[in-house]
Order: sequence, then structure tokens, then C-alpha cells
Amino acid sequence: MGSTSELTARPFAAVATPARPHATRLADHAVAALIDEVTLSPKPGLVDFRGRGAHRDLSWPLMCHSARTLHPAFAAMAAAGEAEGELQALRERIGAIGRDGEAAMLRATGGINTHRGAIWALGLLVTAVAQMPGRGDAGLVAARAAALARLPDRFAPAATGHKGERACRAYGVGGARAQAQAGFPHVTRAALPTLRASRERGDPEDAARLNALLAVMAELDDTCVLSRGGPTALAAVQDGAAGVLAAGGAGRAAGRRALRALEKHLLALDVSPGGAADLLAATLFLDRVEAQATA
Ligand SMILES: CC(C)(COP(=O)(O)OP(=O)(O)OC[C@H]1O[C@@H](n2cnc3c(N)ncnc32)[C@H](O)[C@@H]1O)[C@@H](O)C(=O)NCCC(=O)NCCS
Ligand SMILES: Nc1ncnc2c1ncn2[C@@H]1O[C@H](COP(=O)(O)OP(=O)(O)OP(=O)(O)O)[C@@H](O)[C@H]1O
Repeated sequence: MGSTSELTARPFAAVATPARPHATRLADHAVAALIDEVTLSPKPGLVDFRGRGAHRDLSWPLMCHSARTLHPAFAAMAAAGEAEGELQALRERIGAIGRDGEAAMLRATGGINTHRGAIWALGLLVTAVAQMPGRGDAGLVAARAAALARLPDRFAPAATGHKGERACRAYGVGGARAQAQAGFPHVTRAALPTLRASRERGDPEDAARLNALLAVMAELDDTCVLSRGGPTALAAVQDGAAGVLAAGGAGRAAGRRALRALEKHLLALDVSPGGAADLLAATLFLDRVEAQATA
């Protein structure tokens, strides 16, 4: 079997054809990025092609099914981005579409939260790309997504009551919302540069993607980790990920040994960097969009 990135690239290569409307092709890229992310292996603590990581209710088939279920929501957000020029109206339109997408996700998964954070991040980015036809620069797209994320949504719940929100309050961190409102700095300033530097160094694609994930894990205030393991676990994730990169990353034998040790440690702590995984999917999406724009 080829690398997992080869395994997942093929199904979508035939789908994103020029005949499909732009909004549909953007949704294709978003779904493909989510499937590439969950398939990437070996990820520490996370669901991947090998198994559940530190999760009892998530699996690779379920995450792939959830990702495909989100295609209509991403296509509708992209179409809204193309049609709506007034940003406040657009913000509330995609908020409503995102909540519908969350409901569709929960119906498809039997009530399990597989991609709530990904709907937020990729929904904003898909909408931003749709607003800038022919442009794909990650920094510009992320800045437009941030402008949307900073606008209020009168119809969003005042409080989600979710783990991420509770972790933000308990530990004084910004979480998914702040990451988007700041323009996805962990994507544009950490993951994307690491992904490209690894490729240029000749690392295999899977190793480059793992290094991009590790670059996010090394710095992110991941509320998935904080919710389960608090600041001690978050420090272990951040220090461990930085250690793998310092050992040469996933493309070097010493880095792979450090990655295996990190995975063992996170499984022992029973924590999973789900937020970093969402941002890896966002990174892979922007990487695809930039490649298409410059093709
Ligand atoms: C902004 C969101 C993510 C709020 O999430 P909340 O902070 O309440 O926590 P929740 O546990 O639901 O989801 C957080 C998810 O974000 C990811 N995440 C965690 N930490 C981070 C981080 N530092 N940076 C980025 N993503 C992160 C994780 O995957 C996690 O699962 C979104 O769910 C939301 O606004 N929901 C309200 C309904 C709505 O309006 N949805 C449509 C938005 S398009
Ligand atoms: N490959 C992945 N594996 C696990 N989580 C992922 C992955 N990719 C993205 N995520 C994100 O992380 C979230 C799962 O992290 P979380 O800690 O919330 O797991 P959970 O099982 O829902 O929570 P818990 O079991 O602690 O109640 C998903 O909702 C998704 O947004």
C-alpha cells in the first residue's frame, strides 16, 4: 500500500473537475483535507488509519463518513461567500449554515462530535476563498476569514456549553474562536511554513504533514487537551511535539523514535490534540487552494 496521502488523494482527484461549480470544488477540497487529516498516520493520540488513538467514540470510518456529510454545508458556505457582499449578513448566513452542518454531523454520527471545530475553521476559510475568486494566498484568505470571525452572530447561542468553551473560561485561553479571529496564526505562521520546508528538504509527504501537525501542537492552546488533562497535559503535548521536531521531525529516524515516545505518553495521559488536528486540516485545505490558484 502506498503512503496514506496517496491512498486518500486518489478518490478526490477525479471529483474536482473544472466542470463542477466553484463552490462545489471548494467543498471537495475541504472534505478531502478532512479525510487526508484523519488518514495521516501515525498521529499521536488522534484517530488515524491505524485506530482510535485516545478516543473511545471516534474511528477512521466514522470521521470519513462525518467529513463527507459536511460537503453540502461547505458548498453552501462557499456559495454564500460568492453571493453575499455584505460581511455582517454573510457572517450570520454561514453561522446558520454551520449550525445546520453540525446538526447533520450529529445525525450522521449518532450524536458524536467528530468535526465541530473543523466546521468552524474550514467553514470560515471556504467562505473567505469564495470571496476571492482566482486568489489563493493563504495569508489573504486567513485575514478575510478572521474579519468574518470577528463579526458577531446574533443567532449563535450565547454559550455553547461545550468542553472548549469551559476550558477557555477555566484556563484563560482563546480556543478555536480566538484562533480564527486572529487569522489562524498557527496555520499561516507554523504549519504551512513547516509543511513546505519539509517538502523542500525531501521528506515524504506524510512526514511533511506530520511535521506540520507537530508545529501546531508545539504551540497551540488546544482545548481538547486542556479539557481532559489540564495545563500539565498541554505542556506534555507542546514539549513533546517540539522535541520531535528538534530530533529532525517525522522524516528522520530519531524524530520517528521521539514521535513513538510522544504517542505512548499521550495515550498514557489519555489526551488527544484535536484542535491541532483541525488546524492541520485547515492547513491542507489552504495548501490545496494555493496550489490550484497557482496551477
Ligand atoms: C467556535 C466553536 C468551535 C465553539 O466551540 P467551543 O469553544 O464552544 O468548544 P467545542 O468543544 O464545541 O469545539 C472546540 C473545537 O475546536 C478545536 N480546538 C480546540 N482548541 C483549539 C484552538 N486553540 N484553536 C483551534 N481549534 C481548537 C477542537 O477540535 C475542539 O473540538 C463553534 O463550535 C461554535 O461557534 N459553535 C456554536 C454554534 C455555531 O454558531 N456554529 C457555527 C459556526 S460556523
Ligand atoms: N484525527 C482526529 N482525531 C480526533 N479528534 C480530531 C481529529 N481531527 C479533528 N479532531 C477534532 O477533535 C475533536 C475531538 O476531540 P475531543 O477531545 O473533543 O474528543 P471527544 O471524544 O469528543 O471528547 P471527550 O471524549 O473528551 O468527551 C473532534 O470533535 C474534532 O473537532
